[in-house]
Amino acid sequence: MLKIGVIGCGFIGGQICRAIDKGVINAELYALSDSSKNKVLELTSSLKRYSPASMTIEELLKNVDFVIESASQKAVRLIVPQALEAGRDVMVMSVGALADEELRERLFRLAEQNNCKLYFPSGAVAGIDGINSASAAEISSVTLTTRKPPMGLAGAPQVEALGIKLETIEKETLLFEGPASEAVKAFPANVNVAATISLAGIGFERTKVRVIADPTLSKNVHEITVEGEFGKLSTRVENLPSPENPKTSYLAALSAISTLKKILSPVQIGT
Ligand SMILES: NC(=O)C1=CN([C@@H]2O[C@H](COP(=O)(O)OP(=O)(O)OC[C@H]3O[C@@H](n4cnc5c(N)ncnc54)[C@H](O)[C@@H]3O)[C@@H](O)[C@H]2O)C=CC1
Ligand SMILES: O=C([O-])CC(=O)C(=O)O
Repeated sequence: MLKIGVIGCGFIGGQICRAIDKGVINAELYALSDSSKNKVLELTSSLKRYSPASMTIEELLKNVDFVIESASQKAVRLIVPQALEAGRDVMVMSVGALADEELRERLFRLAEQNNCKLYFPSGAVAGIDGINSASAAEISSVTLTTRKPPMGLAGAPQVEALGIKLETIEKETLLFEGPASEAVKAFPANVNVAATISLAGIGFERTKVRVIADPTLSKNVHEITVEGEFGKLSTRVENLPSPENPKTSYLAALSAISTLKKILSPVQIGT
């Protein structure tokens, strides 16, 4: 059975571990790692079937077959090259890190050289399947518009740079408009989806992103519009935020669980 190691035991990591523990994913939950020991302890104590070992990143990479990064963009830079060098397949959630061209090319090269797979789940958006299909011909434009309740954008560098007090926002406010390459730096914990869309479609410079704080919302809303030789595609998801981490939508964790199920299944549905 595939031995899984999870790095980052917050909302997404926790949901993945519980899915493995319940048998929704047919794999062995072998090891956990987190910069906070408490997060590992809390998660382990919520499990019924598995008692994964708490390991340092280096120990975990030595001992598992498959690594899940559900930590942060900084963690991607540190962990993913080492994981690929150790010959491990890796699923990456903090996809925004791949806006760095040097890192992106390095990771793709390491995956090829070491015969490993890198997986980027669809995350909190719908439509990655359609963008993948559309990219087999010309795509002329891709736009992502993300709307979140103001406090779901707390701590973002762009909010600090603008000097905005999120709790005082009374109407829909545009906080960012620009290429995905800049969006993922301005909002590292809010628009990783922009990176996944860029990878599937026309890259980080041509993918346009708008981030809006909307005090009337209780959901995280992502709208994608794509135009190309295939025609036009529009998707809109209204995501329930995680109660533990309002920046993250529940669908993002479900997409990670679904990606793992797909990897382990002999039947593959969708692009
Ligand atoms: N691809 C997508 O569509 C989405 C991606 N994300 C991203 O996925 C990642 C996980 O999201 P959540 O579970 O909601 O976050 P979270 O904040 O609930 O959990 C992250 C955990 O990782 C740990 N951590 C952070 N840096 C670490 C490091 N260098 N080494 C080890 N542990 C570390 C933290 O202590 C925390 O327990 C975040 O980067 C988030 O921005 C979130 C939503 C959607
Ligand atoms: O979960 C979401 O709504 C999207 C998100 O935080 C991200 O892409 O980083």
